[in-house]
Amino acid sequence: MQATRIAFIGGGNMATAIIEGVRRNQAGAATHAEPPVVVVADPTAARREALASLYAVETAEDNRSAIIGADVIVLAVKPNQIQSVCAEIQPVLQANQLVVSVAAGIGGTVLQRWLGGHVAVVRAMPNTPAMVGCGATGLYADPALTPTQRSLAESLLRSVGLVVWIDSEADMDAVTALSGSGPAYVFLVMEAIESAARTLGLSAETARLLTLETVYGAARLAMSADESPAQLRARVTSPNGTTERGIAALETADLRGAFLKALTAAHARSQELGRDLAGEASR
Ligand SMILES: NC(=O)C1=CN([C@@H]2O[C@H](COP(=O)(O)OP(=O)(O)OC[C@H]3O[C@@H](n4cnc5c(N)ncnc54)[C@H](O)[C@@H]3O)[C@@H](O)[C@H]2O)C=CC1
Ligand SMILES: O=C(O)[C@@H]1CCC=N1
Repeated sequence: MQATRIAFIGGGNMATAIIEGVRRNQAGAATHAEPPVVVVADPTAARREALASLYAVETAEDNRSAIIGADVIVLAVKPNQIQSVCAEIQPVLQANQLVVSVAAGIGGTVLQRWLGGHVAVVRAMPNTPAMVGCGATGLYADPALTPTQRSLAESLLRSVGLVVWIDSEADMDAVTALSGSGPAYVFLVMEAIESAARTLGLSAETARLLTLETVYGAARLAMSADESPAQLRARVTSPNGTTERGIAALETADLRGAFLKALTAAHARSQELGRDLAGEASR
């Protein structure tokens, strides 16, 4: 069977995370299936050179030539560049080519229109832990897509982590606020814990190592245990112990309220990006 050919338009942070995840998955694969051929188009020569040397990808300066013969085309440029990229590739796009957009906010119908009525469009909201095979991706597709097209998008993103199909496209803004942006919230929490530990006198190295392992260990335990995070938290929290005091301080500081504000703000920004870039009338 012929290898799947995947063209990335834009070779920045998100494309790199997916490509690294795809290559890791391929290296660990037990089957002898043909590894996908990856081509990346990016106007920045340094990006193209870095990706070619790290991941053995083909590169192109020009978006149109990059998509020739591709089974899947991943639009991985900033949301405000998507329309011009669509206009550029639309004349050479073939009906059987699947377009996967990872852009925040931009709706599937708008993408189809920008691509000259191209039907085979899937919206994906992945995240950067795809790089280590631990991505979390929400996928949305027009009901007109065939099962084969849906499964092609799913298999690409599943090769770099968890995939969840989203039934209502409006929910993609919430997915963006949760798992798209989510790694950044967790990194901020890690920065805050590490910095507080240093204030308490731990060395930089000790604070860093213990923070990393604590977050990793808690996530692994939460994923493997039959209990909810609240139950697992209770197991750490001895009556009148240290954790009880720490948790009380976080509740007093309204950590829950802070996360509600964070996700609500990110959700609103995703909606706003869609409105601003597509135009209110077209949604
Ligand atoms: N960074 C993240 O964690 C996530 C990003 N996304 C989405 O991924 C998309 C890309 O975001 P990042 O990778 O973070 O941005 P980035 O700025 O790191 O990458 C964008 C790349 O596109 C290239 N580019 C610019 N104009 C181009 C053009 N006309 N044709 C081809 N390539 C062009 C740039 O040189 C750059 O390398 C955005 O739409 C964003 O909403 C989605 C989920 C998570
Ligand atoms: O911040 C952003 O707009 C992108 C989309 C989700 C994560 N990063």
